[in-house]
Amino acid sequence: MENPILPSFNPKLNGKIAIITGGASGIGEATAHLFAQHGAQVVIADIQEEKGRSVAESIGSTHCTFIKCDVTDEQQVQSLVQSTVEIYGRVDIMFSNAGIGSHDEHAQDILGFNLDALDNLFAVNVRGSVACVKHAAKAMVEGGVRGKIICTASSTATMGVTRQIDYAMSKHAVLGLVKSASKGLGAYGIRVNCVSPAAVATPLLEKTMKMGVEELEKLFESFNCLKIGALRASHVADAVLFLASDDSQFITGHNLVVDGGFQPPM
Ligand SMILES: NC(=O)c1ccc[n+]([C@@H]2O[C@H](COP(=O)([O-])OP(=O)(O)OC[C@H]3O[C@@H](n4cnc5c(N)ncnc54)[C@H](O)[C@@H]3O)[C@@H](O)[C@H]2O)c1
Repeated sequence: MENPILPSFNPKLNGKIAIITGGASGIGEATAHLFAQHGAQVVIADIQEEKGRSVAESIGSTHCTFIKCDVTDEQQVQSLVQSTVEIYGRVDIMFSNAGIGSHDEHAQDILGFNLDALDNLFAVNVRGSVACVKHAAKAMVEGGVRGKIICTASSTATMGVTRQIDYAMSKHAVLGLVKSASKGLGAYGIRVNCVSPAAVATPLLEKTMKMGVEELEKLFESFNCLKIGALRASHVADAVLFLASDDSQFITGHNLVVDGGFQPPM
């Protein structure tokens, strides 16, 4: 018998088909687990094949599959979306999350700016995001699906920085993409939003900052106004779930900042 006081678990994505790029690690991996717990069929798309397959296996083959995809290659993104439609019938949710940090050998301040490194970074963070939004939106429009598209921007998407300028610039572009795509896709009932996390101790940050998880969490926790511990990938996944579900039915073109009041010394 149902307990009238304790609410029963309410799956928010029952039967939804979701693609998660960069789902083999970090924020994407946490979101893949959460989406599957909420009843979605998840397609993890990533360049890390072994890791991606192992995450999909840990979720279970009935709820999750892996498709190798490099988001810098538009053809691969198109074929990722096509395969998803062929296998599952449609795409309801695109979480365009794959991303990389600044090249670790270059601080990427304005005087030492390495433009080749900027091109590489933009190929993933900007070009990759555009390809994912474009092809998911096309499939949604063609299938008459009132889909949800969520991108991962960053707290640096709205601030100037002294180092890793290329990364901050790429996330400003993701925000511009989200705001613009939401205008064009609103007519089809498709919502486009982004999450903007502050620092989360994932492999991306470990590589860029050359620090371990504990050290990173201790450092970044000290910059948060909210003193409840470190920001984790699961906190970001909760925000993505909100934007992917009907809990956010009238929200589009929005930048959902997940940062605990993060204020880094610039
Ligand atoms: N970790 C942070 O502090 C932080 C903060 C704000 C925003 N973000 C953003 O969150 C997103 C996820 O990053 P994360 O922190 O979970 O890092 P992560 O390194 O754990 O995960 C990123 C994933 O993207 C994949 N990827 C990289 N290039 C790809 C490509 N060309 N095609 C397909 N997949 C590719 C990687 O293989 C990896 O699995 C990124 O867009 C990142 O910029 C991270």
